[in-house]
Parts: sequence; structure tokens; C-alpha cells
Amino acid sequence: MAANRTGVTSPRTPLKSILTEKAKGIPNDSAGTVKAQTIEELHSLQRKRSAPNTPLQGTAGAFAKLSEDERQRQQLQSISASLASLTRGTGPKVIRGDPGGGKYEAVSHVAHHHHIEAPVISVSDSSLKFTHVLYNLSPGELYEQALKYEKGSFLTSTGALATLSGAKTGRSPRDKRVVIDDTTQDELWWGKGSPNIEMDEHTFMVNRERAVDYLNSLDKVFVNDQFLNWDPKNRIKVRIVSCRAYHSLFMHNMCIRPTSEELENFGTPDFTIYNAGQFPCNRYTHYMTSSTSIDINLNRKEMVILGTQYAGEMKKGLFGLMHYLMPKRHILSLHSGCNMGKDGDVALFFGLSGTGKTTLSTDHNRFLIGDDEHCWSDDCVSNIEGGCYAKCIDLSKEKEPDIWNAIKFGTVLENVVFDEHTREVDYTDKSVTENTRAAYPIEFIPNAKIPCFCPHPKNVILLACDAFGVLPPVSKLSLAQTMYHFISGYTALVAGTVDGIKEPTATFSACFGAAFLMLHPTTYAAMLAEKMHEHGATGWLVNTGWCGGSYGSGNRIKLPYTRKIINAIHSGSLLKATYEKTEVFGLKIPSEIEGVPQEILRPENAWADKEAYKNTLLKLAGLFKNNFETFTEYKIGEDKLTEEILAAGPIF
Ligand SMILES: Nc1ncnc2c1ncn2[C@@H]1O[C@H](COP(=O)(O)OP(=O)(O)O)[C@@H](O)[C@H]1O
Ligand SMILES: C=C(OP(=O)(O)O)C(=O)O
Ligand SMILES: [Ca+2]
Ligand SMILES: [Mn+2]
Repeated sequence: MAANRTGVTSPRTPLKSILTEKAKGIPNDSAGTVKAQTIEELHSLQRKRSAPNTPLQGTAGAFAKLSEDERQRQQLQSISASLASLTRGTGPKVIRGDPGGGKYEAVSHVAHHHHIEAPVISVSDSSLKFTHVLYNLSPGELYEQALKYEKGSFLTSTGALATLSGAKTGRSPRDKRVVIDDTTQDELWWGKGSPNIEMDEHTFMVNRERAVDYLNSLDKVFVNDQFLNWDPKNRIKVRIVSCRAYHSLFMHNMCIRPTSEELENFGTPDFTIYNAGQFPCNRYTHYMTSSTSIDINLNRKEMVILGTQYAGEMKKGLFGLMHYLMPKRHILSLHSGCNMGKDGDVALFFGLSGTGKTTLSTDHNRFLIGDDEHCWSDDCVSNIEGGCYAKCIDLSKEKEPDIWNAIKFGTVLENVVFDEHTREVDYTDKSVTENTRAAYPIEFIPNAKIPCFCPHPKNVILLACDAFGVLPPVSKLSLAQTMYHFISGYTALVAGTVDGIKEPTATFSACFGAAFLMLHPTTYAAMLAEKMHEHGATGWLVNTGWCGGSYGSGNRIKLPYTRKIINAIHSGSLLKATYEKTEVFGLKIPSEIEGVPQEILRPENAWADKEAYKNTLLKLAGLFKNNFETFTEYKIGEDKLTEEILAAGPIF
């Protein structure tokens, strides 16, 4: 087609025909226009009503014949009963949904029967209003709630939700209280070394009332009904009432997510958390040590959180509950990671916070069972949780690709720092805290084994982060040595995990998690000894801390070396190595491990100053001996085992 002077091609297609004729291949307007007549109508088209989350054809007996509305009404009644103040005799009027809009079903007041005889006040401001309940929201809905209403919530470049936990960025063990009553005063571990600081029932009720009143005074609360423990025979129903979308999403990720059928007859929870963490406790209340209080009442099956928004308090409070309930069922609860090889060999990774449970249990060549909390029953090892809570300080794609890739839509990032424009997270930045965290559903790890339970362990690996740098990178333990080190629970608390810890500090934490134990450590140790003996498991001590010198002069052992050591344990090749005994601790160390520099396997070889090494070794041995004093009067299983265990400690 020739171009004329004006450079326009001719013959020109008359404009009219373009406007009227259907252009080839492009749908005409009628296909590209919405049917709505108003913007409100358009918006209403966008979200279709969810399928009933308790399907009418539900199989569960009692609920099968109930209508969806009746089921929802019963669910709301249960929530109202949970939120009942104990002085006003009724639970609040609860309705589902965001006060920002949408249809609600009101529910009548719920009369409830309370233990405490207290003056019944007929009406209050919080009983006059409705309490809006956002029930088991999806991650998408929770993102919207957080981004819309919670300052400090942001979307990161990989789609995770970045949040701030406020003033507290770690656990507050000094402010944890456990109610002492006729039952618990004899059953629980109290006194020297115990993490359980007592509080009486009345003071618990003071704080419970404060938390419930705070929650009921808000426009809306989040309620999660979920489970703990993948072992179907020992599943625990938990209800978490919280006031932050970030807390609801955190527990959505960290507890087991019920299917709609399982939710159908959820009924009354076995345990309820009232998280009013944004609101301080009254520091003049009896037993309080600050404006933070984390209170557990095992008899009422309730936990109250005031004055801290660190999400880990909920996770660890439930862990404490399992440390109480499971041993009653002869099930051993463990502060451990767990994974399983392709041919079914199972490893447990015990360790205190920051020692490597999450990092080392997340292994591309093995199935992940869980990263932190497990139960060992007569039938299996099962994960207590539905997700992982990884430290993400200095996290890199190269070092930990699976954890890196799990940080995507649905993951909660706690207290991380990111570029304000690109929203890329800088995991090396500790401006908010060293204890930055990622909480994600376990299925975000590609080779997670769902459901999360597996056969009995072949290897029990004790992770010690040795700030003194004198423990060998790996040593094979006798059963008595395994018990000795399990009860000792030596490690160096990594800065930041616990409020107020700034430098790695040598510490002893029984069962590698004393902070969460409810019963005396020897109870758990005796069960561990029995199970390891019964199932022929081998004990190992792995130092994920320093070698070649103490913190400050030596270096932290490289993660790739630790992974090679762990792989040698999994493959069974380390069992075939030749061993030498070290002086003082009498630890059996292998002469060589493929891919690991031989000179680091024997600690003194890695120290330039042999004198300094020997003095440091004896100093640590002394710390072990002093710590173990508190256990010598306890029996662990048969008497014989106790003497053997004492003999398994350092000799100097
Ligand atoms: N040799 C090592 N072995 C294990 N972890 C290491 C090692 N060196 C550094 N780390 C780091 O230590 C941290 C361990 O944290 P994590 O696995 O979450 O501990 P835990 O689950 O026991 O609380 C991770 O940030 C990991 O990258
Ligand atoms: C979150 C905690 O556990 P870990 O660091 O072992 O994951 C904690 O100890 O508070
Ligand atoms: Ca962990
Ligand atoms: Mn832990």
C-alpha cells in the first residue's frame, strides 16, 4: 500500500467502519463489560459466599442433622462462653465478621456456670455492645486485617507478612506464672532451677478478668480453633483468642489446621489462650514482677498473656501444656526437631533455642517431621505443631534454601528489617532484635512428611552450642552419658532469644528446654532412657557452637561441616568409625569424618594455646559438676542408672 506525501497509508479505512465492524479476533464490547449497574453491585460480585465450613452432609453424629445456621450459632455460643467474664455471669454477645461491614448473626447471651462465687454485675459497657469475632480466618483475610489495621505490618518482596512484636522480641521467663493448687503443688516441678514460678488461683482470675475485659472492650477479636499433636489418638483441641491479625496468622501457621469436617464438631476446646498482650498487667497485682505476665492455669485449662506481644509466648505456653498432659499418658514430650530418611531412619535433634533444631532438621535429603516440639509414644514420634518457627538472623538462600523458600505468602516474619522501597528483607540487620523469626506452615517445606508422625528414632542427637569452644564437634555417647547430657542441657543461649540476653552465655537448661518443663527433669530423662533402650537408639553430642577457641577468639563451626557430621550419623557410617576418648569428659570422638577437617574433630588440636584450652576445659567441667549437684538426690529409673549417670559426667 503506497504511502502518499503525508506519509499516511491509503486507501484509509473509514473510521466509521472501524467503530461499527467487529474487529477481527477482539471480543466486542458486550463480552468485555460487567453486568453490574453500580460500583457496590460490582464489588458484591467479587466475593462469593464461602461454602459452609461445616458441610451439611457432615458425617459427625450429633452435628449431621443440624443446619449450618444452627451449627454456627452453637459455635458462637461456645466462643461467647470462652469470653465470659466471671463476675458478670454471662458471656458477651458475639457476632461473626468484621465490624467494618457485612451481615451478622447475633447470638443471645450465654449463661455459663463458673467456679468462682463472685458478685454478679447485671450490665456493663462490654456486655452492652457486640463483640465481633473473626473466626479461623484464612491467611488472605488475615493479611488484609493486618495491612489495613495494624501499623508495622508490611508485605515483603517474597509475599510474607512482616510484623513487629512491640517492646518484647523474646520470651519473658521471669514473668511466667503457673497456678499452684491442690493438684499442681504435688505434681509440678517447683523450687530451685524450676521455671515454674507460682501464682495463686485468685491472682490468675484477676489477670484473666483483666484480659477478658480488654478483649471484650475491642471492636473485634480473632479466634482460632485448632489442634496440637499429629498423633490422632492424642490430639488436643486449642482455642486462641487474640487481638492481632499477626497472632492469629502465627497460630494458624504453628498449630495444626483442622479440616472443615474436623471443625464441625470442635465443640469445647481442651485449652484456651487469652492473648491480651497489647495490654499490660497491673504491676501492683500480687506476684507480678513487671507489666508483663504469662499465666497458666492447668486446672482451668487456660492461659492468659498480658504485656507482651511476642508470638513465641503462645507457642511455648502450649508446649508447657503438652509437657504436662503427655507424660500423664506415658508419652514423652520433647524439645526437639525430627526428620526421617528415605529408608525410614528417624533422628531427633534436641537443643535449646538457637542451637540448630530447625536448621538441622530441615534437610533436603530427608523428610521433615517437625522443627521444635515432639511426642514419643509407644507407637510413634509425632510433631506437636503444624508449622516451623525458624530463627532467620543471617539467613541466606545458599546456606538454608528450604527455609529461605518457605518465606512466601502466608509466612509471618517477626521483627525483620526490609528495604522500604523494594521490600526485600535484610536478614543480617539486627536493628529491631537478634531474635528475628519466620513462622510458616510445615507444608511450606517441600519434603515435609504430612501427616507429621514417624517410627521410633534410631539416633538421638543432643545439640550444644558451646561458647567455650572445648566440646568436640561430635561425640558418640553411652546411654548413661546421653542421660547425663540430657539432664544437664548445656548450651550457650544465643543472643536475643530470651529477653535480656545480649551475649552468648553458657547456661544449663534441663532436657534442653527447662523453660517449658512442667514436671521434674528426671521424669522426662527416665522416659527417654527407657525408650532409647527399648528401641536401640544411639545418643550423640554435637557442638554447633565454637571450635578452636571460645566465643570472641574461635569461630563458630561452619554449618556445612555440621551437616556433614549429621549426614554421617544418619547414614550409619559414623558408627563404623574408630573412636578415641577425650580427657575430663570422656567423650568418644571419631578419628575422621569425610568432608570434615580432621584437626577440628579433636578440640585441643584446633586451639593454638594448649594451656588455655586445658584451663577452659576444666572451667566448663566445673560448671557441669556444679549444675548437676541439684539432681544428685533424685532417682532416675533404677538406682543403678543414677550411679552410672553420675559417673558419666566429667572426671577431673
Ligand atoms: N554449625 C551450625 N549448626 C547449626 N546451626 C548453625 C551453625 N552455624 C550457624 N548456625 C545458625 O544457628 C541458628 C540455629 O537456629 P535454629 O535452627 O532456628 O535453632 P533452634 O531451632 O534450635 O531454635 C540458625 O540461624 C543457623 O543458621
Ligand atoms: C522460640 C523458641 O524456641 P526455639 O528458639 O527453640 O525455636 C524459644 O525458645 O522461645
Ligand atoms: Ca526452632
Ligand atoms: Mn524451641
